[in-house]
Amino acid sequence: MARGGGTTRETVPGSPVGRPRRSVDAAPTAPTGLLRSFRPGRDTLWSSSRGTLLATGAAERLDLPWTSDLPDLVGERLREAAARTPAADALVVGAAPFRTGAAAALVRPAAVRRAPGRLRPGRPVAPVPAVLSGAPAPAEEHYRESVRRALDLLADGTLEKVVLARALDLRTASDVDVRALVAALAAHDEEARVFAVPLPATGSAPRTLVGASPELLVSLTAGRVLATPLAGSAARSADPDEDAARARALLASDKDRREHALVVDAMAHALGAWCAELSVPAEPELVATPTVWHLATRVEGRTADPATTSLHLARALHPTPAVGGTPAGAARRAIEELEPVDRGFYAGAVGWQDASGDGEWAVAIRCGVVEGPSVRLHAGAGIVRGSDPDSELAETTAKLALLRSALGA
Ligand SMILES: C=C(O[C@H]1C=CC=C(C(=O)O)[C@@H]1O)C(=O)O
Repeated sequence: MARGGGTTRETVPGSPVGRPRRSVDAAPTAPTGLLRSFRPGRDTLWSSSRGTLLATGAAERLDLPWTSDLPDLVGERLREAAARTPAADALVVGAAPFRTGAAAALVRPAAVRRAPGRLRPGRPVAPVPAVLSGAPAPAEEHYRESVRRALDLLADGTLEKVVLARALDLRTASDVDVRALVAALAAHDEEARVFAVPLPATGSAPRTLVGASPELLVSLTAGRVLATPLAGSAARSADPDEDAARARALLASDKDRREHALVVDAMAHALGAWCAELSVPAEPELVATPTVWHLATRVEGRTADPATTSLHLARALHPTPAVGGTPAGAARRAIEELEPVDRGFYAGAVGWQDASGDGEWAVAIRCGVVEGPSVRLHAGAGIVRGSDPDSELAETTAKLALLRSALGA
């Protein structure tokens, strides 16, 4: 499992998405150029503050089960690839589902193009087609009832926290232009990690996971670990005074701080097993997304073993209580029982890893699966003692609003 398989480290800390030290672009491509070249259904696009990446074609599909073996298997394939191809192209990108054991959608692309900086499209590349209808799945009353049932489990001590999600199925007038949706998401949330990942098709139309995640599951850069768990939310307001008041109330909310602390504690525990140093701030801070305020904590560390890869860390952390719950087993069972719609890739992990083991994985939230003229969105909310069914439903509505507004709905 030795990282790099005897090759020298290629990446520069803080450089765009694994850009190799040796490669110097004569005429660097802009992120918008990569978006123009992006072919939905075939290529993968990823954009974060570390850079924008376009992965084209498939040298090898790695749709392996999302088990604890996956990081070692991917690491092996990357080392083999790095020995044969330019190291810069030895990369794995894609997504892993919420359910551990289900198949990931990972690819080692045939070619990789990179651009410094995040995607900031000035204007939409094409209009997104009009949304004709939207159907919640399950019905909103069913979601409220699930929250009530979760509150019973919390009251009898079976659970400390569970995240309950619901879906929204949208129908559009014509096939959704994934490139336009990516551009709209990047314009709506300038801080998020924006992604478009082709998924195995189930019908005749290509399926693509598209989103703008505010939550970094974990990144690894030359031994430096960073995770920014989010949990505890308040809907934004268009009125600046009211918006600021909601942010202050969130920071002071006992219920939200408990909900947040459970995530941070679980992540510190999981990362502690892999890190020689770990720093966990005692107090959360506020993070603003376009539709929701969150409590956030910046967890930083240094790996104990140079053979540790970003996927080892992502797999060890997943599912964090920001998408699962506490205790993890009881939360998983509650989700299976109370959520009628399979999460698929929602609340899984999405990102990339290079041959050195460095990589960046976001929690796959604020996302949807586009398939021709239909889009399935998902959003969840953390339920703890003191949660209120109406407020949790409203929170999921606010979280769904990011994708809805990018779709013009
Ligand atoms: C599960 C989601 O959000 C998570 C991330 C931030 C805040 C959350 C919350 O307050 O419940 C969730 O843990 C989602 O957006 O679908």
